[in-house]
Amino acid sequence: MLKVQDCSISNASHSLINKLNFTVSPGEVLTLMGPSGAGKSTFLSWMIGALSPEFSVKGELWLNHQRRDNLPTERRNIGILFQDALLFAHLNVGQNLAMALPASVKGREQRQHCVEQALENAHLAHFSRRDPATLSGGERARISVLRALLAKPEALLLDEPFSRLDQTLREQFRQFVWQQVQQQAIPVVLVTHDPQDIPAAGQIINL
Ligand SMILES: Nc1ncnc2c1ncn2[C@@H]1O[C@H](COP(=O)(O)OP(=O)(O)OP(=O)(O)O)[C@@H](O)[C@H]1O
Repeated sequence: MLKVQDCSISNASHSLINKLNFTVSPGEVLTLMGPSGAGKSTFLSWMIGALSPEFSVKGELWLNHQRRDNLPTERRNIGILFQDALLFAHLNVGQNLAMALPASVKGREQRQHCVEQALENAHLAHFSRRDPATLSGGERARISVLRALLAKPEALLLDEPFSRLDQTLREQFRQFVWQQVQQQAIPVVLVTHDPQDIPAAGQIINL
């Protein structure tokens, strides 16, 4: 369960977010919409602990009954995915995925097994040894989702992850993401400008 309590964010000149409150259940997707500059990405930065010092903030972030907003980024255990699917260019797909595995998965063989399993579950096993530069945009995007989820985040934030894909790919990729998220049963916060990105069930907040 992800909970944001009375979050307000402002900079020197004006207030961006004013007393935002919501709760997202495991497997549920909350969609944040609003005009450009409303503060959607800034709010996600706060959630992951990467808010620029220009901003002042009030409010609490709770995840699975633990307060997280006072923890450093690496201890919050929140994954984030941007529209630019960033993979390490000097590593192949399998190695990119292995990088994301938590330290609790020990031993080379077990780590390799986890990566292969994830690729197989997503019907992407044939990409394991490919160089990311040789993947299409849609393929790279799917690998990036797998990588974000392999880290076993307790919540996932998506910042316009579909916006660079064409209509057909967009639809396929949305389905892929929602399936993956359902499997891991984690709360998701999605930022988008496109109403078609919003899953059938779930809350919508307009900033
Ligand atoms: N590091 C920063 N320093 C100063 N101002 C910033 C910084 N980051 C963002 N801002 C400002 O904060 C406001 C909110 O930006 P933000 O990117 O959160 O908006 P958004 O709702 O995500 O917009 P979009 O839909 O266009 O992506 C904007 O006016 C932006 O210029």
